[in-house]
Amino acid sequence: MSLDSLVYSTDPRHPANLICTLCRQFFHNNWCTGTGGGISIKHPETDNYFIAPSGVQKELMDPEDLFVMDSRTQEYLRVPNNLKPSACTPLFVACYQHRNAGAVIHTHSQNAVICSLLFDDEFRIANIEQIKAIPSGKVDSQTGKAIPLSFYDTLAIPIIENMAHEDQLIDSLLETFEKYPHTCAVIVRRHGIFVWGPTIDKAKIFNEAIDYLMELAVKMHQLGIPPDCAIGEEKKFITKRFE
Ligand SMILES: CSCCC(=O)C(=O)COP(=O)(O)O
Ligand SMILES: [Zn+2]
Repeated sequence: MSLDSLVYSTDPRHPANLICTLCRQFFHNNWCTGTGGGISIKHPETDNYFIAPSGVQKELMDPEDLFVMDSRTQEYLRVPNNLKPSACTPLFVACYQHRNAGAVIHTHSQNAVICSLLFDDEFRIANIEQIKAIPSGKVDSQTGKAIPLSFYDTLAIPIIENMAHEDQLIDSLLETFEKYPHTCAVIVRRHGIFVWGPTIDKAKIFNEAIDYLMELAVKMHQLGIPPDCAIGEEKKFITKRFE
């Protein structure tokens, strides 16, 4: 089966083109290297899921390498020759179905992996300007727009344990959806992170902001400053360390 018209488009914002472009960018951020990580996008008009193949260098993919899944039947509408769909497909589909995601980003960011070693059940960071890029889960009743976290809030991202195979993460992911209904990300210990959003643009912003915050948390930890410490408290930790 091969329906090439589903993946060939001159529009750079077509999901098949965007996945390839962003995977190249993410390779250069060290987020998707050595075949690890990936991106899935739901077509905003057809609702079809665009999914990368498994075990390929994601930065070298072409649109013709992509799988296309019907969101209603979960049957593949397009299967490229000699390729298997990403092992993360059940996790991407869970984000679409249970979180109403429009796109899902999976990276093997070293910042996520280190944070998963520093924190127990959740990654926490507070009172940092970049937190304002992350949604709070609340919606403005007048505008209908998502309300972001405030500078004074604490961002908490759940951490689940890694398993031998990606599809074995599904139960923990579904449990996390129940426990953290407003989270837009889940860290997988010693593995990486999944980040989703209502659109690929939002998911990209959330992923970049969270990665910045995880990198900052690692540096704060190295200085002895708890990343979720209250404003002004950090001085005590720095003084203790250098006195
Ligand atoms: C060395 S990558 C191991 C699998 C993984 O964690 C991943 O993100 C990529 O899986 P895929 O099946 O999409 O290649
Ligand atoms: Zn992975």
